[in-house]
Amino acid sequence: MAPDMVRNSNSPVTSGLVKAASLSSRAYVTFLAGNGDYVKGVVGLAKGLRKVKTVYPLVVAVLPDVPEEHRRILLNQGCIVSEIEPVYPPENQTQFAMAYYVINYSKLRIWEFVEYSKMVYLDGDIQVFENIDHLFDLPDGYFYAVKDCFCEKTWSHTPQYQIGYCQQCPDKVQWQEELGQRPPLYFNAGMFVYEPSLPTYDDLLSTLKITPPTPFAEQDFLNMFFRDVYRPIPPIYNLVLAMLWRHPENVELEKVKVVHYCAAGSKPWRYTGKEDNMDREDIKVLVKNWWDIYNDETLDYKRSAANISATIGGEAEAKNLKARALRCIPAPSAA
Ligand SMILES: O=c1ccn([C@@H]2O[C@H](COP(=O)(O)OP(=O)(O)O)[C@@H](O)[C@H]2O)c(=O)[nH]1
Ligand SMILES: OC[C@H]1O[C@H](O[C@@H]2[C@@H](O)[C@H](O)[C@@H](O)[C@H](O)[C@@H]2O)[C@H](O)[C@@H](O)[C@H]1O
Ligand SMILES: [Mn+2]
Repeated sequence: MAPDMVRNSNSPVTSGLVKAASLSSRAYVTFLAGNGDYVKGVVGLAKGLRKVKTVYPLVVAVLPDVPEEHRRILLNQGCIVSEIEPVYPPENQTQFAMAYYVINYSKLRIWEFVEYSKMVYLDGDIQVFENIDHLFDLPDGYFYAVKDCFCEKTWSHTPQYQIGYCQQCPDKVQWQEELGQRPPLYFNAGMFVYEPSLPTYDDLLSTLKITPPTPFAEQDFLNMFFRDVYRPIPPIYNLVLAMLWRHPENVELEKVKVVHYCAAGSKPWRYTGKEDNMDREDIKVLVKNWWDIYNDETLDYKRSAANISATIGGEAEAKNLKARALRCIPAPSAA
């Protein structure tokens, strides 16, 4: 390593690489399970992030059941593919809102990604239509996410649904004290800003072992676990589609940066338009916007000739970047 690179830490090259190192300690992360069609969601997300010119990589936490072919597709889209082990909730008789939610507890493994100081988690059924890199600059020590809505029938098991109360319009139907405590602010776990941490990871896993599962699986669990440090961020960062027909007064579609295709029948890669609300014009436009990115070949990952052999996905690049940058951090003085 050229000594002058170490001493002269103000040189444009050094400061650029040191900045790059700090960039490389941030990343978007998503979660992929199974050998089904959610891989299309993740490819769409990778291309969407590229379209908005994010400076951060996309890490894909994959369960062991994600086939090699799908991993290759993601590597060829410039993703960093990181295998995780499943996380299961304690033995239970719970009826999850969706049977497959049981695999969503595996999302908790992303707290183990401590090579990153800050991450933005995005579900695979999310698309980013405007750059949201500024979210990484939110103050540390909190859990940032968008408030969910209690009005879909997936919430019919809850008292708030039964009386028509929703945190999106808390004054419309008053909470009835006889039902117990008003529900605390509750976030949708399809998108959140967090800091990986091994102590937090260990605490999450040990707390999960003694926490009876509930209908919204890891979303309920994360809401309980981070209740005291949860900070709501505006719905432009995670448009839960049901908001369009449940709380249109809270939505300015032209300002939305992130769309979460979580309403029943809204997954673009499975869209038929037949389910409730799926024949809405705004839904049709949002689904088309997703497909326009997915089908846009100019957004495919292009490896430069220089690293075509050296790099599989972004992993080696990220490691090289960090190694180069670390070599530029001034060595502690001999004195
Ligand atoms: O078969 C599946 C089901 C879910 N997921 C992942 O788990 C996330 C949460 O599930 P989903 O988005 O379907 O839940 P929703 O937001 O619709 O309630 C998905 O976005 C994917 O990232 C997956 O990879 N394969
Ligand atoms: O495993 C539980 C899931 O719970 C959440 O989805 C729900 C929630 O948003 C409800 O409020 C909606 O009514 C419903 O449609 C939607 O599927 C998260 O989006 C997802 O990532 C995941 O955590
Ligand atoms: Mn989702």
